[in-house]
Amino acid sequence: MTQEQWGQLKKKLQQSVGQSNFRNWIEPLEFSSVSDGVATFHVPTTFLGNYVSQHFGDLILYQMSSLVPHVRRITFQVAANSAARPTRAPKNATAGAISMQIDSFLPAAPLDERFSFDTFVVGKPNELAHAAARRVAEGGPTTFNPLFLYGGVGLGKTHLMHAIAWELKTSHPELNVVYLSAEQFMYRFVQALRDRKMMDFKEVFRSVDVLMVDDVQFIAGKDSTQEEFFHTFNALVDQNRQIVISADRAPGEIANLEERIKSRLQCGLVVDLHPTDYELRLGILQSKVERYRQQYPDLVLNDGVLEFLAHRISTNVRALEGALTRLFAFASLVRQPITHELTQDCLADVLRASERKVSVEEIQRKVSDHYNIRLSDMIGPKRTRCYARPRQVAMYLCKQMTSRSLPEIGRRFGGRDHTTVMHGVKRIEELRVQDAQIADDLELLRRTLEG
Ligand SMILES: Nc1ncnc2c1ncn2[C@@H]1O[C@H](COP(=O)(O)OP(=O)(O)OP(=O)(O)O)[C@@H](O)[C@H]1O
Repeated sequence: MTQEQWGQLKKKLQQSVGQSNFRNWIEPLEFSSVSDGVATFHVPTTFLGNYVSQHFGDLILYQMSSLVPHVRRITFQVAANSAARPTRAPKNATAGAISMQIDSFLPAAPLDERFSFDTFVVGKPNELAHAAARRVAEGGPTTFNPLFLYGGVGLGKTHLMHAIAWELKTSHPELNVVYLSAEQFMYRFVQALRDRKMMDFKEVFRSVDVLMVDDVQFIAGKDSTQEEFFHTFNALVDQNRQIVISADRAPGEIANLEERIKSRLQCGLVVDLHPTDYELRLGILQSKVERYRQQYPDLVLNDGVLEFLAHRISTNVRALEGALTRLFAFASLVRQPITHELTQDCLADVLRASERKVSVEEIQRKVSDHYNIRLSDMIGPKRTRCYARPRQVAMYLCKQMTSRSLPEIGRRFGGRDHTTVMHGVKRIEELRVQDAQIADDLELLRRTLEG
């Protein structure tokens, strides 16, 4: 921050705190420098530093962050021979080499540079969530409020939220975009209560243009945090400010969340990130490899390795990334090409852990229960829709969740041909996009099977 920017900031602060507070507390501050995200001010006395930090620290930091986004903390130092002007406040500490450091809070959490739209790979399971996130990131008039993103662990919710924030910060730097986790929201709230700074808290949160709260399921069962969240939410929606929320499940499924919050959360657009499919996993791996190639330019990656990983590690994207990072690091250490054998050696534990615990029989049983048909009818020859559809769902899940080949799956479905299985799997892939009921059934079944 330059002295000129500090001058601008002082004008803003003057409006916020009033003339008399400004003269007593802000004017005596002398801006020194910003280094590593810490802005340092010289103050004439410890008392003044303490007072400003307690009463105006959040406000200063908050307003400063719109001018200098990387500032995350402010400190007040009583330096020897400080040139800071004396204040009318009591001087109960002498100026000297006393240095104090008081952290103030900034509501926003830092954003991960890697989580941008450029690095987000789009596939069928996440295309709707991605499109909705893109729309919000355009920053135009709010069309749906809130945008509620939900999905299982490691499927890209946080990545998409950060991507929205980055995009908005670049294309609309004037907007005040705040991203934080629900846990941080609670922490700030409790801190404000404790320090009797609720007015600051309310002012800060109610003046944001775009509020993004990650993992909102965290506030379930935390009554006063929910209450405050509800008021913040309403105040922002009433002013047409955009809200983006994420959670690990749909609003209606979050236990111990007040009904009025659930219904508020549902009144915008609710989209889910489906578990990754093979194509998306492969796409993600390929895009990560492109980036790794810069880091490890000499490494040789054999054909088929990525396909193998995309087939075998079908859990969340985080696990997939972890496996790939380990593989590249290992291969570069031992200076060997990444072959199928090396992959199996290096990732033996991951591969064993992801070895399908789900069996074809278990899938067949769960799916017949779900659709209320007999297991014998699922495997048997009947071809009416009420049996054929559950059968195709079961075939699809077997393909997705087990390492069985199409002919093997066919054999376990009453000796059917592999082309029948292939047709069934394709049909469900199409229906999953067109038919919300099928998509929900698949999600529910998958979750039950994964236990
Ligand atoms: N479609 C994708 N393209 C590229 N990377 C992805 C994609 N989906 C997820 N990732 C990566 O997977 C990792 C986990 O994603 P993220 O943290 O966004 O998951 P999450 O849904 O928020 O999970 P959690 O519920 O654990 O918070 C991140 O490194 C992210 O970049």
